[in-house]
Amino acid sequence: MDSVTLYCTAALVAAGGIYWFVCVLGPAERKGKRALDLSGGSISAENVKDNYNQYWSFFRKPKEIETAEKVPDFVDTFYNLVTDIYEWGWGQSFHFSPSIPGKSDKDATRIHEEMAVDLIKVKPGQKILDAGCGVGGPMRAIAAHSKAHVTGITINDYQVKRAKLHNKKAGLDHLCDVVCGNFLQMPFDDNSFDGAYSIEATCHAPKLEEVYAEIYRVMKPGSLYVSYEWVTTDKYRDEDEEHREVIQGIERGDALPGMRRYSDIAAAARRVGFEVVQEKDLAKPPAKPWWNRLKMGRIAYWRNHVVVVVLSAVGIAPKGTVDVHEMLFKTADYLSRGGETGIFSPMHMILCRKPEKASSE
Ligand SMILES: C=C(CC[C@@H](C)[C@H]1CC[C@H]2C3=CC[C@H]4[C@H](C)[C@@H](O)CC[C@]4(C)[C@H]3CC[C@]12C)C(C)C
Ligand SMILES: C[S@@+](CC[C@H](N)C(=O)[O-])C[C@H]1O[C@@H](n2cnc3c(N)ncnc32)[C@H](O)[C@@H]1O
Repeated sequence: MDSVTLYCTAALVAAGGIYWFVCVLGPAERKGKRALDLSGGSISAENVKDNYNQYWSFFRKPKEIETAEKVPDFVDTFYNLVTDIYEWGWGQSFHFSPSIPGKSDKDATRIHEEMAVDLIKVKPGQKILDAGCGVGGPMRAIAAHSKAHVTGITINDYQVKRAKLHNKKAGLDHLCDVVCGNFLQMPFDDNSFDGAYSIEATCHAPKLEEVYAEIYRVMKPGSLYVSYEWVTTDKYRDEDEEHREVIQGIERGDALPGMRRYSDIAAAARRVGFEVVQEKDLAKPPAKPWWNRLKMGRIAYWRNHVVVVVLSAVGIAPKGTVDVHEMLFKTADYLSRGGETGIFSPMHMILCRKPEKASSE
């Protein structure tokens, strides 16, 4: 073999190897978003790094994230930075679910989503609200399962575009609508929905009562609302340094203005007028660990990191993607520790009814 042939063969093998590593081996999960498409959402590529720094600056001024008006912007920035990475490495449903022996992550996710709509007892053709819908993974599963018409709202316009595209591709756009807006001031009429749900989204509201009050306003009297909330559990001890470190790590890596305690949830719901029908931490045994999937993905995260570093170095992924990926990498560890120690649950379920008649009437 002459040296030219040898050189060409080596180049072909190297190119094949890179293609296999990036495109075929794929991310932790496989769902239609490729590493080559990683972007900063609605942020232009050259501004990703600055926006990442800006995101962190919120935590240097904790008083600002307590100010309700600033939180939606901070959450919007966060989702511009993470939405593509989430879709690439996790899927179209941005939440956890208990693992189910013998079932895939995809099935366990769907079952957790269908449970939400079963709890609110909607009928085909009825109109329901998804408060904080992401790119619509839950919305599509819920519409397909219940045949109800779902309207989702998200603060992030890039997610609206992604959700609409996925709805169309799934042939579910006749049942699923998505609007860009703030769930603290929704562009919907009073008493207009036959039910509502939110999956791991209201944790971004600075005050739970504000988002609950707004959801209450748009629901019809007698209808049901279910939410899966992020909370610290009865095992959390504020005086334990490790507990504080884990919860703070989760807050920072997940754009939370402050984690609530499990006991705050029903109290907030009652204060806005809801009747609490049921409350249950879906993470508690016999449910199997929701954090298994995070731990099992660790090797894939390393591989993903190499992919992100390479794509960023050659200018395909925006500069700053590496920082965002590194943040998520660390967040995954805090979340697993929160799950393993039992001090944190991302699925504290609350089922509420808007009374037929408000108590003041
Ligand atoms: C409800 C929220 C989001 C919950 C989860 C969907 C996400 C929380 C942490 C995310 C991830 C962590 C590690 C990433 C990994 C390093 C990367 O290679 C691939 C994507 C991750 C697995 C990513 C996926 C989504 C999460 C699990 C919050 C924000 C309220
Ligand atoms: C973790 S994601 C969950 C998305 C979806 N429920 C799912 O499970 O796939 C949280 C969602 O809440 C939305 N969100 C957070 N704060 C919001 C606000 N103030 N108004 C509207 N949406 C908001 C985010 O944009 C994001 O879509």
